[in-house]
Amino acid sequence: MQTSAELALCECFYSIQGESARAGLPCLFFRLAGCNLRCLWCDSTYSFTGGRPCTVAEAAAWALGHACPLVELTGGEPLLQEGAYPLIERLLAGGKEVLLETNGTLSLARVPLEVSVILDVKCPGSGMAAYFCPENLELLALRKKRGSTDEVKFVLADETDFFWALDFVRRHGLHALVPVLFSPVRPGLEPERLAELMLAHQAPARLQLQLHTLLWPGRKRGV
Ligand SMILES: Nc1nc2[nH]cc(C(=O)O)c2c(=O)[nH]1
Ligand code: SF4
Ligand SMILES: [Mg+2]
Repeated sequence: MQTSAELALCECFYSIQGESARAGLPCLFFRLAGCNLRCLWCDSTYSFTGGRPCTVAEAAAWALGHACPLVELTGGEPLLQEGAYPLIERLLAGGKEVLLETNGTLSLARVPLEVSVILDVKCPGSGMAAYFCPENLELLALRKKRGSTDEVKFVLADETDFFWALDFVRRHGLHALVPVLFSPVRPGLEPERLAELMLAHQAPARLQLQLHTLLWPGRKRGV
């Protein structure tokens, strides 16, 4: 059985941060194995199963032994593993800036304020919109009040998703709270089309193209 001192690690790598407001910065990545969703357009299905066993101490040592100040936990869904919490604590204690990419279905209640959360809100085109944890909207506001630097990301598979996301952002006033990212599924929604829609409807969001897929189009892992 997995204890809090262990992780199931799909991969760890050093790359250019491809998403979020930190896009373009060198970043260390931990991709934790396992996910509770099955998004129709998922680009990391290889993370669903397996993962090599790794202690929190070993994982932290890899990152802390590296000069890069920025570290991201992603998946899969990293918050499914209890070991994510002690790993975060060690990274913060070691002076790293920590990003957490999470799929929005699990509560952020235990995530330290010092972590920058990139919270996904799943749109209908993912097939997973029903699993959003609504408590996270209140927690996002609370975290912001206490000084956090979180972001919210919508991955858009088509124009229906765009209008759904725009309505969600406006209804919950998300744009007044955190940076809002709109990222097109590729292939699916053409970036030019998304840009036109954002301009036409004055979307209070940033267009987000995955930098790593532009830099290394053929590579599925390790970037
Ligand atoms: N370079 C790079 N940047 C990323 N930002 C978020 C990623 C993710 O898979 O969650 C990711 C990734 O897989 N690679
Ligand atoms: S939450 Fe992320 S890893 Fe999980 S199925 Fe969706 S896109 Fe894939
Ligand atoms: Mg991801």
